[in-house]
Amino acid sequence: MIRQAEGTVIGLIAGFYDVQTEEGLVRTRARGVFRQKKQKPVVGDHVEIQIDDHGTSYLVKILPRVNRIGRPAVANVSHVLLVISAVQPDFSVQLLDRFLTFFSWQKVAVTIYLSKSDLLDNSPKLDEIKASLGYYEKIGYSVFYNANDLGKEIPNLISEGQIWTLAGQSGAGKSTLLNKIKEDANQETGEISQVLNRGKHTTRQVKLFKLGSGFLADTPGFSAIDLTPIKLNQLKDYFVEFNKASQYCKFRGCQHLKEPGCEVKKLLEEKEILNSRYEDYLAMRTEISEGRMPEYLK
Ligand SMILES: Nc1nc2c(ncn2[C@@H]2O[C@H](COP(=O)(O)OP(=O)(O)OP(=O)(O)O)[C@@H](O)[C@H]2O)c(=O)[nH]1
Ligand SMILES: [Zn+2]
Repeated sequence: MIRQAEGTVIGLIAGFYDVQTEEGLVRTRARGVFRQKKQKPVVGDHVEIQIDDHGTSYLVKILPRVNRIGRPAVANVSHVLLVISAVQPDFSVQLLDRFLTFFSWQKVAVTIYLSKSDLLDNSPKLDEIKASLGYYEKIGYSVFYNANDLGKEIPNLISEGQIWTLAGQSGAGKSTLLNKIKEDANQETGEISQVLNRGKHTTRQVKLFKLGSGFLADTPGFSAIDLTPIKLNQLKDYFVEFNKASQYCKFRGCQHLKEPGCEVKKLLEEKEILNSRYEDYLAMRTEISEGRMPEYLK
């Protein structure tokens, strides 16, 4: 008798794939067919497995992926916790816009966390940053300013089967936040699987741990992004507030450049859309049409 099950790959260990199923964690081997097809399961993949009479388990099929992002790669990422620092490195709306555009393109939702605000304490610079972030809240993003609040909330935010991962510039504080979340999770549930907590892995591989009703990747995700594969005339769709306004533009497919009757340009003049957002849109257009990332980001 062969039993079938479905699950999510939560870790790769020396050629084995650990698959979380409804009945528990199953360590599987990939069938040879994958190698022939040049398909390789990655963490986050939804898969079909078969368990034979001897209790040997095989990963037999990768179900369609929504996306595959980061390094190390995670598949089917539904949500990113984006860590942006107030200082060291300095807060930058340009950088924020790059990340938001990239994830919007990849169909990944984003929650923003401002780290290192303690280093600015009551300085006016912090008020400026908070005012900027207020705009992003207005256009629909959740923003957290406090790691404790975020740590408490995050298990409630991760809904059924969702896979979350962290992203942010190098040094922004991703590992620091992740450690804090893991500590809290450990204290609250105490049930982070032993398989996951090996401590000394030889290579830096990503694993998922259970959090809330879904998973969080235990590796800080990526810090550099490339926007050049985005299609130039689709870029506008990934600026959420432009996308919303575009239904009132005179022309369908309006690029919000010099077209008459452009709602985005109107909102920009009325200061409903942030200048820096529009400037970043133009800069990204240049970047995409030239097919290269700006020097300062390399
Ligand atoms: N004061 C203060 N320091 C922080 C905070 N978050 C992180 N740091 C410090 O900032 C430095 C970088 O933090 P990391 O967590 O290693 O940053 P990272 O994003 O994981 O960096 P990479 O691994 O390079 O991608 C460390 O020295 C942290 O202790 C914070 O909220 N406040
Ligand atoms: Zn327009």
